[in-house]
Amino acid sequence: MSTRHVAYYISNSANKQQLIDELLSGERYKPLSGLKGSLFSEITVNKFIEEEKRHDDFSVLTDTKNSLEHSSQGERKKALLRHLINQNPDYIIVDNVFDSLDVATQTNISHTLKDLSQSKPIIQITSRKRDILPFIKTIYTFKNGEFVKADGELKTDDKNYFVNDLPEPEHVPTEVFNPLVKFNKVNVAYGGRTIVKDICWEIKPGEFWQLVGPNGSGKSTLLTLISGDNPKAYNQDILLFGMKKGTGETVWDIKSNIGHYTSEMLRGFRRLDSIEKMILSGFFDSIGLYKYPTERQIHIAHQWLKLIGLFEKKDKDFVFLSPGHKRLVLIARAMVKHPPLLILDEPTNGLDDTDAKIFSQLINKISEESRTAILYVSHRKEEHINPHFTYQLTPSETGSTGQRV
Ligand SMILES: Nc1ncnc2c1ncn2[C@@H]1O[C@H](COP(=O)(O)OP(=O)(O)OP(=O)(O)O)[C@@H](O)[C@H]1O
Repeated sequence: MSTRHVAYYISNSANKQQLIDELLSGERYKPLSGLKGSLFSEITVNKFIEEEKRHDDFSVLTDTKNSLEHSSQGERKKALLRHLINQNPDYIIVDNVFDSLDVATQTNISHTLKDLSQSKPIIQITSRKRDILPFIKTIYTFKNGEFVKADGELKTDDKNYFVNDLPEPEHVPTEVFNPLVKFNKVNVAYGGRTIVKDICWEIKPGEFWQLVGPNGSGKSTLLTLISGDNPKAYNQDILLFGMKKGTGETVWDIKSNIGHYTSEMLRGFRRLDSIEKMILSGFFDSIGLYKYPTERQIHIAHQWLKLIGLFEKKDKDFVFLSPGHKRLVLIARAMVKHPPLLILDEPTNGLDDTDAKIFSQLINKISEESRTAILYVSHRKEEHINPHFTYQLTPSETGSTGQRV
């Protein structure tokens, strides 16, 4: 049976949807021909979320009986895998299986897939070497327009991508808040369930923090307390950029101090805008460009375009860029103002090995060459990203507690 399991190790420039379609139709891999397959992928999660929103169809619920929309990334994936297994397909395609999963859940899903592999073919699509399931011995890579069996070690690009210095800020800040963020005994509960408890944490200018914790421990919840999107932030002892939360500050007062990147943002930008406009819009905290930028702003945007190697493509539409390039543009957009704080939520999700390395180099460069503090949230240690400090959330019956580790 083990020979029927295969992995496709692809880069982000590959046409993944086409590969999925060919696998599901049985065209790509003959042993699957005539069989019924299921797809375990973020693509499927998103389809079910659409069904919830459009047709009130809640056929996939999480362990805590939540809808997918109101669940954390990891909870969604666990619920989807259970749902697919219950449908008893002949084989399962697993696409970027470990993205967004904490270590315990990765192990759990790995075991589930190993058990399943005794009775059904498992077809893996991955862009990270480290994720290839140990029981899969046949690996295909894409070379010169076709899939070929990999022999020996899978190679990635090792070059140093960023040569130019980080572009200067538009203005030297007149006021530097210290700390930028301060939580004093912060608590958040949803429907009587405490999510985080007595959180005490300070982020100072220029610091580079990684926020870690298992799925559902409250990482995104803490981020939304900072980014101004969470009404639970009121009545709490939170100091943000010199303002005590709930003392008349607006969401925009807060947002103007933050550059923000989440992999979910990639889905938010659907309209056609050039790469250059996309970066310029970072000066105005808007999605489109509704104001005329100044000469200096255009100059700075061009420096960023040169740094990320996309100056020649500046007039091309953002939506057609590769996932790796989109991310570099969105980081440049978040950074043009040199905000006091840059928030990166699961930033390497969905990136292939080469792009993850390039992305990590840019983040380290921002940390080394600017006064922007970085708050980086991820389950997995990204081997090339070098945070200074780690804040860890540890779940308990009475809510997650936090500490610097
Ligand atoms: N609006 C909401 N209503 C009810 N429960 C919520 C809401 N938002 C979050 N939760 C719950 O709060 C808990 C913490 O969620 P959060 O998204 O902060 O976790 P996380 O650590 O970011 O998880 P992950 O790593 O899986 O993304 C989860 O159990 C989630 O289901």
